[in-house]
Amino acid sequence: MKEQWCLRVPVQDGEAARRCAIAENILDRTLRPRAENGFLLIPVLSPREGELRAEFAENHVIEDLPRHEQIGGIVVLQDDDAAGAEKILAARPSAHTALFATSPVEGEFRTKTFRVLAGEPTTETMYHEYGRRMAIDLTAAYFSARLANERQRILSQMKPGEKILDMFAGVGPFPVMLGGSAAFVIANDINPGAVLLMQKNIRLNHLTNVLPMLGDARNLAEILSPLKFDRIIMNLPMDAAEFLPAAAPLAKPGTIVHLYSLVESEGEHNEDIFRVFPGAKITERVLRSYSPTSWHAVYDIEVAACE
Ligand SMILES: C[S@@+](CC[C@H](N)C(=O)[O-])C[C@H]1O[C@@H](n2cnc3c(N)ncnc32)[C@H](O)[C@@H]1O
Repeated sequence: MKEQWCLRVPVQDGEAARRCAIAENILDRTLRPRAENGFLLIPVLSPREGELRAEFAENHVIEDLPRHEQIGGIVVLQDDDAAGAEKILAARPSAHTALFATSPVEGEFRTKTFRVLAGEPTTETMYHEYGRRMAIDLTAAYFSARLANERQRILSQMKPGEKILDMFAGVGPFPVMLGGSAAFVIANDINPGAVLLMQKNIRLNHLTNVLPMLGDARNLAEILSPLKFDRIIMNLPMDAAEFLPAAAPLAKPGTIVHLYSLVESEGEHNEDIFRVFPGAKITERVLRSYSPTSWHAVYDIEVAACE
């Protein structure tokens, strides 16, 4: 048996989903899709939230590879396995480099350090997501492909002409995906390396309404007031709730705040939210499990009218 991330779609939608996975460069060609209770499980390379892990029996394994995640042309192995890295690169024509993370996500910039296990000695790559492309440097700035579906969810909720603020924008995945449908996006990050890549990604995608900013999110209200936003994205999962007071002056009745956080119990941040946004409507969704006792959640907070 081999475990892999997969898309789970009704059998009749299987071929369309498989084609999408090919277009997105995320189809895992070392495993054959398999059917289960009227659904097709299509193995994919990089986990996105909402995707599940499933077991594939020996007869579905075309080639057995060590566990890894692919971001553009880079594969990141779970284990320090140079031989396995060579094997993965041989099996994945789209990958040029295999890395092993030598640190956890750390520091204010939320970056990791890596060692090259095989292939080109680089941590830079080009990543494609739903028709957009982004330059990534895994040592210079945080990036994860896992929120790709979440970005699509937000895009599908947007109304024409929204003003959007991303307080912790990194290399700009939310601004790049949402920019085309917004009036404008202000995209802030404290890491100069992330902002440089974000500027490049804005240009790569011909966006003229995304404004990158370098700074501490704590100071945004001072700089941006009296501007008010229709949507505020807060993706700093370890500490985002701490920044709710910094977001408050930039919100108005009806603003939607998307607060991403690692939590250990349902409703963990409700008190923090109500303190800053009294009467807000909160919808909490689980994105994925993070450890046996914690998970990655998003709180959609609709700011209430003042009484
Ligand atoms: C988890 S990453 C998310 C990046 C991006 N939103 C994404 O989805 O890839 C959090 C980002 O917040 C930035 N950050 C951390 N503290 C900050 C602060 N006080 N003000 C602004 N940005 C900050 C880090 O540099 C990092 O790029």
